[in-house]
Amino acid sequence: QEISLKYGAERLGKRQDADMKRFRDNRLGAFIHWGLYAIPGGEWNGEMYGGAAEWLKAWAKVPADEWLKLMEQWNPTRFNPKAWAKMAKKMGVKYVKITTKHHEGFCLWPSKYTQYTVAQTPYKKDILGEMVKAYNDEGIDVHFYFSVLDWSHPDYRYDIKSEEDEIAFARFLEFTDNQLKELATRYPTVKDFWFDGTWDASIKKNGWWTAHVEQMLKEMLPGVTVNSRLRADDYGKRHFDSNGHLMGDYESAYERRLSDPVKDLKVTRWDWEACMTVPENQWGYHKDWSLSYVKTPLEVLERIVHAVSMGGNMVVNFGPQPDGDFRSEEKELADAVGRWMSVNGECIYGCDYAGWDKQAWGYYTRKGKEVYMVVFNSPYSRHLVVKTPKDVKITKAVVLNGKEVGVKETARNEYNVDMPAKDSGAPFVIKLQIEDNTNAADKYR
Ligand SMILES: C[C@@H]1N[C@@H](c2cn(-c3ccccc3)nn2)[C@H](O)[C@@H]1O
Repeated sequence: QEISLKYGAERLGKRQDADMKRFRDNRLGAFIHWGLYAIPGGEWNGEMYGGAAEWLKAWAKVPADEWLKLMEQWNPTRFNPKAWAKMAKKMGVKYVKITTKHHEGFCLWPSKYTQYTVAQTPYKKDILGEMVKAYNDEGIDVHFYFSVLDWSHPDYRYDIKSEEDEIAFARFLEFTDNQLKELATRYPTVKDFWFDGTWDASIKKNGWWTAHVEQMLKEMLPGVTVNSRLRADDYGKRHFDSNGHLMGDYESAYERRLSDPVKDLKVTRWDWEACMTVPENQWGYHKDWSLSYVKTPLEVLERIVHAVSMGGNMVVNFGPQPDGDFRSEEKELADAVGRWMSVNGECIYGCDYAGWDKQAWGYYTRKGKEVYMVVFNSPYSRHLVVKTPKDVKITKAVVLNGKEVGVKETARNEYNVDMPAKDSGAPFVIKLQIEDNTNAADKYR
């Protein structure tokens, strides 16, 4: 029995309009975490902090006014938005999520509602506007990351414990509304708002406001998507409302983690987007990547495929240097992923969960009547075991960018698919043509 909610999910089930289909079919995105935190890069007063670089203000306990003095040094002389967009294009990402404002409160656009923006730095220009144009000119969609939590604003409250808190936080919510309207007005090609910094009690006690923000943005920008992390319902329940229904347009809880493709398939029932860092936990630029494990391009690739195989998107993070260039590891990563995508991208873009039992050799993705086998672990047997659902037969198997391979039925709904003759030394993709008679059976039952 469902309870009545004023600020719960606005819709049941997946959105099927063209804008959401585009969001879903894009599948692969990049995050850009760029802000004042890039300047110290994890080091403060000669001490190196291993925690996330964009949280250095917190780790080093730096007062807001001292932290914001970093604005005097913000002058990315090597920032070249066209080069950034070309790098994203070559990587094969279809969208880029940009931190318009992170928890520190520094805005990459010349906001009228605060003094802590690029306009008040030596750089002066509208960095966000330059990025939006450059990415859009390359046919790449732009999504906005926006942190509700704002360490620079005197009216922010972690909780509401007094009348004074109420009044201050009401001012803060109005300030936030104004900034969001400003972003939607100045950059109308934005396709998505990805909210962060919404875990505090103050927001959970104002679920109405989160519903209002979703509604406001959708009225201003018809078709825009909004992540579940923005949302809290009448009772402060986040992401999924008190009736268990997903709020926003896609679940955004998979930050640096993914659900198990054998044991936890629930996410295949709704839209979701994961995001990941290349080091263990660095979103903003950190000077010293030796402090934690750094994923190889293959490990990044596997996470991208893992997400798509379960019906989700993956956003790979980049933390640009304070000078506006990227570190070599990130340039090499973009290049490696791009090379693989240029050959195998059809198993990612527009693909979804196949609904077949996962096998040890890798992951399935599906697009209509085509099922892709994305092989990360080639077996010594040189046979790739495939178990198909009842009434589904495999009629053909072709290696992407390669030749047809043999398929042998070994039992009911079980096949051995041959390995490609030549070993490319990298994960490869086999495209299966299938005969799916599932609904036919239903017809005669
Ligand atoms: C997308 C990522 N989300 C931000 C974040 C939030 N948190 C966090 C960690 C513990 C409790 C509450 C929030 N850790 N990182 C990171 O700074 C980055 O922006």
